[in-house]
Amino acid sequence: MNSFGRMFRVSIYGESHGKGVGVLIDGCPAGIPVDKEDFMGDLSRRKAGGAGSTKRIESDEPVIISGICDGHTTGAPINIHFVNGDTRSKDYSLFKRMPRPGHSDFVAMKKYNGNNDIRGGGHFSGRLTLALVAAGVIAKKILAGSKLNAKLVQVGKTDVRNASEKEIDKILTHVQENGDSIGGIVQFTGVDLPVGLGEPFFGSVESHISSMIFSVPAVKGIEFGAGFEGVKLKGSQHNDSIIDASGKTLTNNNGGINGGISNGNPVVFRVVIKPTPSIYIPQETFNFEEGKMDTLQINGRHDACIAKRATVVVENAAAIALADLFLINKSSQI
Ligand SMILES: Cc1cc2nc3c(=O)[nH]c(=O)nc-3n(C[C@H](O)[C@H](O)[C@H](O)COP(=O)(O)O)c2cc1C
Ligand SMILES: C=C(O[C@@H]1CC(C(=O)O)=C[C@@H](OP(=O)(O)O)[C@H]1O)C(=O)O
Repeated sequence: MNSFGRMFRVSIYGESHGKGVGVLIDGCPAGIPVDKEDFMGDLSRRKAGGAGSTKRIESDEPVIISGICDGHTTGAPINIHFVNGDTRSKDYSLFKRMPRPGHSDFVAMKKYNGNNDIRGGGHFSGRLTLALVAAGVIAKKILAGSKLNAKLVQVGKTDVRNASEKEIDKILTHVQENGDSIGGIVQFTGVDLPVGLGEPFFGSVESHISSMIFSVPAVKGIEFGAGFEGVKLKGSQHNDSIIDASGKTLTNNNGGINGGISNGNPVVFRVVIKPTPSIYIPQETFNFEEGKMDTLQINGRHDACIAKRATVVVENAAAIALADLFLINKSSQI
């Protein structure tokens, strides 16, 4: 399914090598100040071009088709479109008979009986995260009183929390020069979010955010607060003592969420992004034309580390989920 949300409803469309990609947002309140410039900062954080990035360079220029007029949202559906320019589909012709290990080629071929768009990653491409970033810019405006931020905290085995951009780039360049790829961990922190976002059980903050975050291609895991490390603590250590009437806690092992509801402390989660599947080192895969294993040599233009460009994707995807919960929460009390 290509739609997410109950109140702030986001649908994404397009293909990596089709005419373009984009987003349709329904349910956005009217009167939110937005203009084209507001998108540029976050879109440039996702943009290709730096160390470890794909060499495919797109303008990533947002075209506002509807729902924003005279510098504010109008209450009508918002459509933001991005035109694809720098496509090179011939790099992909091989993957129909020799699917790439770790990518969507095999499952898409089976699921859609070979009718899927195989130019680039088609509709499975990370390019569609451009649409999520754009929708996240508007979601953040709905959450104007809160500050949301995601940062890269680990690249492969290296903790990069205190590393400079230059040090991170050195790791990525080394991997890229070897024709290989590397994964990473992105940490999200949302501060000054109101108490009360989220619903018990299926609409919990954790389930809503996770559902959205797992929609980002290459995400393989998520943990909130102390997460998996929490298993090493006793209840007496894991419990977060409430220290004032606002609900502030001494520690934040629960990542700002109890009973599926935000408790007013920072919402914190970490996301694991796998190493990019398309690598330049020859790999063994099944050749469907010849009915035997064969050696696949991938050409084309790929990210050596998705996690770097996906940091703002995680931030804005979380914003979409939280903005939806924010609007839903407006109806929890009269
Ligand atoms: C921002 C972004 C950029 C990506 N760039 C590439 C890429 O250059 N090459 C590639 O093979 N996969 C890339 N991916 C990941 C694939 O789209 C993803 O691995 C594939 O769709 C399979 O999905 P899965 O990894 O979730 O199983 C990228 C993902 C994101 C979020
Ligand atoms: C184009 C973008 O990233 C692409 C994501 C992607 C993939 O398989 O996910 C593969 C590469 O593209 P192509 O399909 O042209 O080989 C990346 O360049 C983008 O992020 O804007």
